[in-house]
Amino acid sequence: MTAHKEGDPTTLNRLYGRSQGKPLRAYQQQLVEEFLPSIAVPAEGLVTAERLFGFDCPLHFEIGFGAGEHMAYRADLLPDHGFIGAEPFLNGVAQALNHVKEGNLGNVRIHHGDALEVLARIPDGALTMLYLLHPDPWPKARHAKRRMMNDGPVKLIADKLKPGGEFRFGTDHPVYLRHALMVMRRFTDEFEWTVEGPKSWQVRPSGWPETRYEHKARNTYGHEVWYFRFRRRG
Ligand SMILES: C[S@@+](CC[C@H](N)C(=O)[O-])C[C@H]1O[C@@H](n2cnc3c(N)ncnc32)[C@H](O)[C@@H]1O
Repeated sequence: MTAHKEGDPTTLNRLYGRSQGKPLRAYQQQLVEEFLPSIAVPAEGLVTAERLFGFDCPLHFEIGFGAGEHMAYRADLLPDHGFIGAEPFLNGVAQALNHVKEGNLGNVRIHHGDALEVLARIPDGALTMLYLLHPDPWPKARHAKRRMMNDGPVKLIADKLKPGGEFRFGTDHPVYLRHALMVMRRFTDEFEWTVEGPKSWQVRPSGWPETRYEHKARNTYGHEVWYFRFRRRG
């Protein structure tokens, strides 16, 4: 188990990992240049449902949406709720824009960049749900500070969720799993683990679709996947 060390993504204040992969196809480039500005989270100031959507509604936030399939699925399922997704990987943003456009999802706003920067601008207690699915594992102990599941980000998540709100976390990485549970043990005043037995973490909860990343983890690499739901205490 990785020992707790000082520092985490809120204090490192820089992004690690890929920001771009293959060159974008012409249509993807067009989505980024023309469609993204119309649904981008404002670069500065408070991030509220009223400001993003023009009216108050339950707010959901996804950290690192990858290609955006989960976010698009949830937004389609809950058309009266507002969704904010943040992702620094441009190719993922382009794919998410495609999902939003194809699904005609008027309830999604996207930030191309660091999720924590936007999360910090959301008023405390404003979020109904927050999703952190398969965060980059940074499995080496010396990189543990880079893991999103660390004291700073979890404190921020706790601050932003309303009482009764839900923090969903999933991983297929055993090192990350142990690390995450160790971190969450320091937040038992803030979060109650919604668990009834092994099935709670071994079986995908309803309304939690499989992303391509997760499909590959299971079917190509033969990984187990673990699911966690934490309820924000009042
Ligand atoms: C392993 S991928 C998983 C993607 C997606 N959640 C899924 O399950 O398919 C982790 C993602 O987190 C993103 N990420 C890393 N640091 C981030 C940050 N500070 N803010 C938002 N996303 C971040 C990466 O760019 C990457 O797309």
